[in-house]
Amino acid sequence: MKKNEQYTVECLSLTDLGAGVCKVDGQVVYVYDFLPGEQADIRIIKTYSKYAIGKVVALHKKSEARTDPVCPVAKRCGGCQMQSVRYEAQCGFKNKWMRDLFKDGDVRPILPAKEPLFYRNKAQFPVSVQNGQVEMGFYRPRSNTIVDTTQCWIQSRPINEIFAWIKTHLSIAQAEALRHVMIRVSSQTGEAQVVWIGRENIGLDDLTARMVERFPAIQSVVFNENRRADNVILGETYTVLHGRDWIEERCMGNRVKLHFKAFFQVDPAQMEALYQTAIDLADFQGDETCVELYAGTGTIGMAMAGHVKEVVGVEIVPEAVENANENVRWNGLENCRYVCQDATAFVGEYAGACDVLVVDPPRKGMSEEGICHIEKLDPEKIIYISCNPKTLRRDVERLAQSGYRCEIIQPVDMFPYTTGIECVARIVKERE
Ligand SMILES: C[S@@+](CC[C@H](N)C(=O)[O-])C[C@H]1O[C@@H](n2cnc3c(N)ncnc32)[C@H](O)[C@@H]1O
Repeated sequence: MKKNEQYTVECLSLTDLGAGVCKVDGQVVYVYDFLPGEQADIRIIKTYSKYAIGKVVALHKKSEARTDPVCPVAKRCGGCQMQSVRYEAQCGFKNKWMRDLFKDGDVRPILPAKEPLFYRNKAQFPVSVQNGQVEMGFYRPRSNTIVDTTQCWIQSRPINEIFAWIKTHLSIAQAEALRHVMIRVSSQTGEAQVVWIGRENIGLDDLTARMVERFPAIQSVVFNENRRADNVILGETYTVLHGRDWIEERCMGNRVKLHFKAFFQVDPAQMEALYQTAIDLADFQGDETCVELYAGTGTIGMAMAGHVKEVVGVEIVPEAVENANENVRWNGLENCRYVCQDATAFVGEYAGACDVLVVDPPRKGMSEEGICHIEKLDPEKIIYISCNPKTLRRDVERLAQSGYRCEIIQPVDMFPYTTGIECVARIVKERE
């Protein structure tokens, strides 16, 4: 197979990154925007030793799963990989990927989102200047080129309104000194936050004053200095330009103080479905000590507080831990406390009780060392919340070596129109 050659092929399956799989002379070709059962002429655009990448040049047979993307820049933007797939079919593909990954596991059908568009409560828009114009949007797939846009179909409407205003009011000099603009809006309190991220604050105080006048719901505006050359979005130091460095959120009926550096689930409606599933799978009896690793602002532990004797939570971001302890006070909960520590170090040192362990690590999953320490903690149950089914499977396999069996996996569609899958697993200790 050579670059620019054309073939007529049928798509055999869809990878969990959203690429159609077909074969030419027995060799795998990955083709984006090509769905199982479809037939097309494809052109080879890149070859590697074991596979090639192709592009559809003429689609001859369409899948019933196909629909027209709602977003006009869907084919260029790397934000959504499933814009050409009907929503029910997206859930069908996610169910298949989960069943393929956990072959012998009890994987329940994914909980679909009631509102699969305009759901996200946080966006980090890259900013640049091209041909004398301010560009803001999202990156092309596997690139640092911005696909300029005026709205995003998976961001909430208030985020889109603030984004559109910023885009038309940022000067060239301001845009050149910025790298990202982060916008976060609570769907429950309506409070909004804007974080200017870049090397220099050029007249952002004045722009902020005008923006806040236009959008009174903005309670927090921050300039975050980031002069790094890598991909890390947030820098260390910051100045509050308006209001505070946090906004007020809600989660499962609890008030949540949320610092701009702290994590919060991106789909608020599905977050509640996720947490309720975690509570149901934990099947608490009321007298348990629950240890919560990777706790963020304490949202899960606080939701569980009424079902258990006590919650001890651990989180590495100091601002999030401060929020978590403040949130416990705000909500009058007397049985939760949060400490700032690396989760692996914490489980290595912790000598208290642990009947139920709740973990919600970042995409890379738990550390191997952390999993080894779990054997010493000896919880009856582990409720593992994961935004990366592949690392969940790896960790489930590691936990099996310490006598834990994964009983149920419940996927939740937290990221419609993308290939992302969130899930909760109930893992139990096998006692003889
Ligand atoms: C997926 S978020 C979950 C947060 C929270 N459970 C929630 O639902 O909002 C993962 C959290 O783990 C924290 N984290 C990352 N690495 C960590 C580590 N080594 N030790 C403790 N916490 C860590 C992150 O700061 C983040 O708040």
